[in-house]
Amino acid sequence: MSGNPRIGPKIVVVGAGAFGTALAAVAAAREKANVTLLARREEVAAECRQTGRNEAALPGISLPASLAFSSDMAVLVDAEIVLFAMPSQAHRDAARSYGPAISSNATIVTCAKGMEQSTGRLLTDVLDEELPGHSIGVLSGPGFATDIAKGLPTAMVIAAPDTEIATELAEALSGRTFRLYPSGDRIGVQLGGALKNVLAIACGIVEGAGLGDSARAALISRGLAEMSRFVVARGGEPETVRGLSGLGDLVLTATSHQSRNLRFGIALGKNGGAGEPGGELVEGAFAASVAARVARELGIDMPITEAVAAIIDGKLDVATALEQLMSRPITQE
Ligand SMILES: NC(=O)C1=CN([C@@H]2O[C@H](COP(=O)(O)OP(=O)(O)OC[C@H]3O[C@@H](n4cnc5c(N)ncnc54)[C@H](OP(=O)(O)O)[C@@H]3O)[C@@H](O)[C@H]2O)C=CC1
Ligand SMILES: O=C(CO)COP(=O)(O)O
Repeated sequence: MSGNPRIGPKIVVVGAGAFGTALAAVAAAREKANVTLLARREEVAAECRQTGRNEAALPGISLPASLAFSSDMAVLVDAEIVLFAMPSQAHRDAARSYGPAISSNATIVTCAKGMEQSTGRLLTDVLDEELPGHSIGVLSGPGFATDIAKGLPTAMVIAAPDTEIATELAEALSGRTFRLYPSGDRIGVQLGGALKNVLAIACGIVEGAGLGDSARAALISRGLAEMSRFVVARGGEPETVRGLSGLGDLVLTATSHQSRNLRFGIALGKNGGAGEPGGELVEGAFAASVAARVARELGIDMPITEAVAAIIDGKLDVATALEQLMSRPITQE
């Protein structure tokens, strides 16, 4: 990708939150790295430069000395790979603000897990619309920012419309502890990431309400069946759902208390279904209503997602949701 063999492709990570900082850190730890973390607030970039840490995003974690920090979008002018690592609902605005500064040759990769709430669109479609002419990829799969930044072994997926580009991206971003698998299925990879968050909230509700580990296992497998139906209806591959960004990420977020979606679900379960996400980002709280709405429009049966959306909207309590799920007609698995 880079014309200069002494340095790697220029990578700019837009969004200096937990995930953006972690991705920038692993990419910068590679040999010949040429990586900049682009924060939208100068105070964040300045703190990272001065202390070598992004304390608000990744407390206690030292970032590689080779990582550059900026809040000036001029760094995008010669970028070859641009990672979008801000929340899903901020993607369109971010594309509009940063787009004019991005080199026309850059490949852009969304690293968020969600869909646009107002339109139901996939984030790659939002970026395709807002940044025409660029190759648009998606990075998703099981990996907590903290684990990645600490150098714990992590495997994720990177999908692009062209598998050659996906392979180039995987080679440019993978490191000794961070392994990316290329894929050609952008739809399946991003829907896996968006829908597992909704199912993680469901597993949290089960945990918070004290419904037991057997119920959690049932939710994971029936949730995976829902995810499969949705992915196939939207044009994705069923194999992707059984891979890292479907099953892999669902198992991680449905069982680890590091997950914000799981923790939000636990709070809902403890309160019988009432509650708002606190100050932290809970992507599944947005994805639940979008997925339920699109599923209804396309005639896809998604009872767990419907129940999570209704609980979050305050239209259903946990006890009634459970009764409804358990009294559905008996069908073949
Ligand atoms: N954390 C994790 O373990 C993982 C997260 N993800 C996904 O990554 C995405 C981001 O999550 P995460 O990093 O955890 O979230 P954080 O809340 O930690 O960070 C979000 C960052 O996005 C920035 N931001 C918001 N809007 C814009 C914008 N318009 N332009 C530029 N930057 C913006 C925020 O800046 P400011 O501080 O100025 O508000 C903040 O730095 C989510 O979709 C999440 O699902 C995926 C895998 C793992
Ligand atoms: O997607 C993640 C890990 O793969 C992070 O999950 P949460 O957003 O639930 O914390």
